Amino acid sequence: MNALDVTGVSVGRGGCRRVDAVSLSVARGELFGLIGPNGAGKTSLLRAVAQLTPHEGEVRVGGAWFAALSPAQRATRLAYLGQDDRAAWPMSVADFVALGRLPHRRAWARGPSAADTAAVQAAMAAMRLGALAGRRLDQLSGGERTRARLARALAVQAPLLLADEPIAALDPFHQLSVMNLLREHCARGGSIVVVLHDLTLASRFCDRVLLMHQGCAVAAGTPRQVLTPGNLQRVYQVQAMHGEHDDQSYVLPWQCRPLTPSEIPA
Ligand SMILES: Nc1ncnc2c1ncn2[C@@H]1O[C@H](COP(=O)(O)OP(=O)(O)OP(=O)(O)O)[C@@H](O)[C@H]1O
Repeated sequence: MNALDVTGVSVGRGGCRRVDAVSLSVARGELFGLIGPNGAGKTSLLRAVAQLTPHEGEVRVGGAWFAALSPAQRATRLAYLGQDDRAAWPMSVADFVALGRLPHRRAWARGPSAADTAAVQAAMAAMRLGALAGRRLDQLSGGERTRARLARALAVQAPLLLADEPIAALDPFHQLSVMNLLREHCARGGSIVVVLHDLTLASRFCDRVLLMHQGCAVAAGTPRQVLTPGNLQRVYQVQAMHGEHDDQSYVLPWQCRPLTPSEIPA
């Protein structure tokens, strides 16, 4: 059974469709990249999957029709890390990460269970937040806050994680460590859909990617199958270097290559 099945999902109506009949599936243990230029519809698709925006089509998480589950059930099966970074509350990082356990708390419980405490500690350690545990969230740098937000999402320990540009604000060390962490999460059986603009990291770390353009799925498959010179030029209007290092293939966007008028599809 797949971790996620999306069938014919559309967002928006008529000629203003931000997502147009997109289908995809994510296997258990898969790191699935959602890529495409600004405005392609990636966030709209993720929000539809998470039932955060009206949409058409069907979303199944772990085989269950997701819209039919209660919000409490959905919150334990899917963790969503949005782009919105306004969570700058005057609370400690440790307390903020512990919010990820709220979907698991029972009304009669007086405090966190041993499982809650272990999940929060594991998420904090994974994001190397130990030294920041007592710091106030609203006094962190943007990158530190991103790591705290990711730790909160990991603390949910949901089978499926949707992460919208989780590495956008991070320095190279933390970008690589987050991508490694996502891979480790998948190796333990978790499944992740991650929106990435960094094609080099997408090509290196993702099992498969879906390339979106103007609301539509343009290509899906392994990074090597999708990040072809033709797709990169047609969708991103860039030329890239393709190479291999340590037995891994990578794509490095190199220069702009705008479409000429004759190349623009009618
Ligand atoms: N709430 C909304 N109402 C109307 N249009 C919207 C709304 N949110 C986004 N859009 C439009 O839908 C299109 C897709 O936006 P979306 O945020 O899904 O793209 P994206 O691929 O995530 O882009 P980016 O890489 O810039 O984050 C854009 O043209 C955007 O302007």
